[in-house]
Amino acid sequence: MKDRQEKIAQVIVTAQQMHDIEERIFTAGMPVVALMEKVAGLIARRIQDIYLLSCQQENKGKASLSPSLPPSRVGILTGPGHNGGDALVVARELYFRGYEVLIYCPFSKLKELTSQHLQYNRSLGLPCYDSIEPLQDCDLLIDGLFGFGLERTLTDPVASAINQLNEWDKPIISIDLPSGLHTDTGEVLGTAVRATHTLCLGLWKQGLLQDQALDYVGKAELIDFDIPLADIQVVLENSPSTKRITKTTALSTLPLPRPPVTHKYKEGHLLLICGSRRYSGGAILTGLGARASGVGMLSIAVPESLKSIMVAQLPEALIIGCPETESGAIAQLQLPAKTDLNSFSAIACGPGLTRDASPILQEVLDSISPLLLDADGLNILAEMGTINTLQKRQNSTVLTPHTGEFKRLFPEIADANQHRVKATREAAAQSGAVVLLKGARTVIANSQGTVWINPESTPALARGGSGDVLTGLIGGLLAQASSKKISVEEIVATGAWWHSQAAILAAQERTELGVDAHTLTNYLIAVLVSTSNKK
Ligand SMILES: NC(=O)C1=CN([C@@H]2O[C@H](COP(=O)(O)OP(=O)(O)OC[C@H]3O[C@@H](n4cnc5c(N)ncnc54)[C@H](OP(=O)(O)O)[C@@H]3O)[C@@H](O)[C@H]2O)[C@@H](O)CC1
Ligand SMILES: Nc1ncnc2c1ncn2[C@@H]1O[C@H](COP(=O)(O)OP(=O)(O)O)[C@@H](O)[C@H]1O
Ligand SMILES: [K+]
Repeated sequence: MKDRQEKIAQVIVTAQQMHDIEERIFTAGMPVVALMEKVAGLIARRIQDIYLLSCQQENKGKASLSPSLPPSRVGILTGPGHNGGDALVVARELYFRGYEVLIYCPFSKLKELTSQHLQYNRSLGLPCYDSIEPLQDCDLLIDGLFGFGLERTLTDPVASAINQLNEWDKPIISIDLPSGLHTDTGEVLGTAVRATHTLCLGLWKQGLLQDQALDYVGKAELIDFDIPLADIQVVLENSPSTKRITKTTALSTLPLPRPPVTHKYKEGHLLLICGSRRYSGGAILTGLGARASGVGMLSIAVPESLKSIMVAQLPEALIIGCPETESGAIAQLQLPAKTDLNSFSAIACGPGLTRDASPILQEVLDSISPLLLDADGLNILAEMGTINTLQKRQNSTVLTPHTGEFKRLFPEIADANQHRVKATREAAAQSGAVVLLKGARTVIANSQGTVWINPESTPALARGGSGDVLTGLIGGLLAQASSKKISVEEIVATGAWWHSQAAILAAQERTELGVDAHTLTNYLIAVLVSTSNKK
């Protein structure tokens, strides 16, 4: 059972894939009507739980909250397809549980099953309106206007109705997806319902994990309705995989537990190349991120003038002071005797370098160590215009751009904001690198088309220096994994998950305003401790 839950939690589907999976279930003999009844029954129960919980929270402290709350008014927004059918079954069930139910349905042409449910609900005396106003006094709205069948931009009257109800500031539970969102990209098709909760049915729809959808999705959860794993596998096996990072996938990639017999060089030697006189903080934050990764040996190349402050902050690291330009950037790499770039298990290069450090980048690219480029490392690479030469590197390259850096690196890939999965996949295919596109829902792709999405994070991370911490952390993980058979994109995905989870914990304890990048580094280990205590 746990195994099934975990497998389902990792799956992300497009509308077409969900449709194909659904077709297999129906072809195998499951009646459509029975599936709708089952799914909507699960939704109705979950809605009651959420509703009761929120009422209890609202009434906290008030005396004797009756277990059966007085009947409340629930408005059901009904669309023409099976999303509307689900909503109408929910309407009926809530009605029988004692709720007062009002239906809004502005469509005259409904799918047959949906139409039958509407007819029965009417026969029970449930009022049905083609305007939204009568629902204004409802305590709760259930959004069953459109699900994964929506392909066209919404028009009036339903578009105006959605705009109106969004103004009401009522709790809204969306069935499958907030109506109006594109199932694959999360794009708003004209307008969309701003849900407080989304109950995603069966499998996670890709659109719910996109930055542009987040203002609409609210709290999202999956309602598992027992889709056979074999059907999912058959449908997904021929397309590039898109997976959700979960706690299980992340923990399986972490270098924990350590083998009892090991030594510092066996646990990876990471070289960080970062910092400038102008941006010395970036070098410190990258170093602190690397420290939390547990990497066996840490060397940090910085301009000579940063050496003493780096030693003070990171006494365990070997600080390499390099000759610097007039502006205080690294002018050339001057590694200790008997070391060269190829002797490191991994290199991470970029935070705080400034573009004046450009002469060192080619040398770094020519090395045969796994290499992560971030920040000015990426900006210099973009200026060099040699992104295609990454394919020729003898070891893996990881690029970790935010959308601005992404556009500079891949100017011909459009829509990095609107079609993040597609854009990241294209960038990885074009460059041969593993590309991590930063954002509220970070996307990671490899050149074969495998994509990971980080499904949980916090806007607490939206402040300067968070990315530097990530660079050090992933660099440290890459160095530790260099002798192990773990794919680079999985390591990168684990780094993204760890970084976000630390920020979530920090935000819980300190609010979203209390997670400056330095504080974040203190939560990287704390979150692992709290995660393993929860096991
Ligand atoms: N997957 C599963 O296993 C299960 C799925 N289930 C449920 O089914 C849902 C999918 O149902 P669905 O395929 O009927 O599509 P849905 O999203 O209800 O709407 C599409 C309808 O809208 C219409 N339409 C489109 N655009 C429009 C526009 N701009 N303005 C106006 N109309 C527009 C379009 O009609 P058209 O005009 O294109 O002929 C079509 O009729 C899914 O989300 C889940 O809730 C569960 O019951 C059981 C298990
Ligand atoms: N709204 C948000 N929600 C979640 N994570 C975010 C959000 N905004 C930014 N982040 C994360 O914070 C980090 C910011 O990195 P970056 O832009 O490189 O910052 P810097 O260069 O200042 O260190 C990335 O990991 C990104 O995914
Ligand atoms: K919906």
